[in-house]
Amino acid sequence: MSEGEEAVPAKRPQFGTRFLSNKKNVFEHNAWDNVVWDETQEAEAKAKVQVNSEVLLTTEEIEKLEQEAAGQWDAFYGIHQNRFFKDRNWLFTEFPELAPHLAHTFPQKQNPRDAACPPAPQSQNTALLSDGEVTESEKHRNILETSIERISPPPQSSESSNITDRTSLNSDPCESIAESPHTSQENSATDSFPGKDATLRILEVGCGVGNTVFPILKTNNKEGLFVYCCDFSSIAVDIVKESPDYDTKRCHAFVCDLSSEEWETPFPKGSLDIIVCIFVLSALHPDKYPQVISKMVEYLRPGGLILYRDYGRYDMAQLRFKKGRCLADNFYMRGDGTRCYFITQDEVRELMTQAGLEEVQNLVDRRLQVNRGKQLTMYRVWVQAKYRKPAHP
Ligand SMILES: C[S@@+](CC[C@H](N)C(=O)[O-])C[C@H]1O[C@@H](n2cnc3c(N)ncnc32)[C@H](O)[C@@H]1O
Repeated sequence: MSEGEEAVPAKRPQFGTRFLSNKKNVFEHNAWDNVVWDETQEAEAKAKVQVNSEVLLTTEEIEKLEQEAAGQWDAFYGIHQNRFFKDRNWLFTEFPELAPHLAHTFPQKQNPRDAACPPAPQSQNTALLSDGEVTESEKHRNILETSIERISPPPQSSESSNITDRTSLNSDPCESIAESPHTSQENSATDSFPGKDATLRILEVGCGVGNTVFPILKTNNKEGLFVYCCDFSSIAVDIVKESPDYDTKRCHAFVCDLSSEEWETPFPKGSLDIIVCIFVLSALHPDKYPQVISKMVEYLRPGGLILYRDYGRYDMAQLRFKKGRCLADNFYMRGDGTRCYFITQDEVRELMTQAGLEEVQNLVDRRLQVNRGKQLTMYRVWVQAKYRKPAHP
């Protein structure tokens, strides 16, 4: 690609539009969007969770897991290197804010109320499994928990969507991000820092080996972009830095434990436009969430955004845990010693708004994945959200 040319991504097919209206057709496609759960399915999920939460790990075991959390992830990346997670190429469909100038090239469902700037997506947020991004991890983790079970699909309601999108009329994410008013606290930082001259500063927290960071750098090739990323696994951060795609003129990776009271960062407080938090909070003890979110808020500039996606309550992965793996309500230990919390929309809303953020989007994404060869069905649940730091405190 010659200089000045934009990295216009190949158009992804539109997702979120494949609805199962007749359950007899379930094996006709690999996945169905916005699947509606009926009361029986919900009750069965609750019952499974009740059973797998009956036996809790001991306080000592729970404490040990907390102490060894970074070590477990180091061990994980020591084994898998960068071969485990796939690049999250769906990012721009879900979060066009990451490359605002290209937003028009990604399939977005047009919200009739929104005009010029592409709206936050409502129900196309289901490209994930088509990328196989979580599938790989779960092949490893969940197969350890149990073998795949057959679940008969529930009767489908005629409603096409169970997703709640609270994108508000006057809270267009593109608007706030396009004009990046880097001000106040940031200007008071006298020292130079990597990315100081950038016009769009993005931090990914819990970046792993860069499956989110590198797609951002590849897709958004605007000059003003600078991407920071951190993880508490130093092995993961080293892998990011050793990648041929790691360019210190555009990117800076560093080690940071999100649950620590102070973060050591290469940028000042109040300087970030966007913080990406994807499948990360779930790895921490839920008691830590308020502290982590308030830290993120400190580093965002006024008007800056948190982009969030994580495992939702009663996701297949939660239902598959066996007894004896539970640390606390909806919080489990995987076979490799890493942990996973399954959150609800309301919990996300409560946490983010308590931290003083404004809701831009908060939706639950239910998807039915199908293994046609083995005639298996798998119900996935994710929560996706966008929250903004008020422009005027
Ligand atoms: C499921 S991976 C997701 C990686 C990445 N966000 C992505 O989308 O590919 C979760 C990551 O969170 C990191 N992590 C977990 N707890 C953390 C903490 N307290 N501080 C920093 N990173 C943490 C892990 O090391 C791991 O890399």
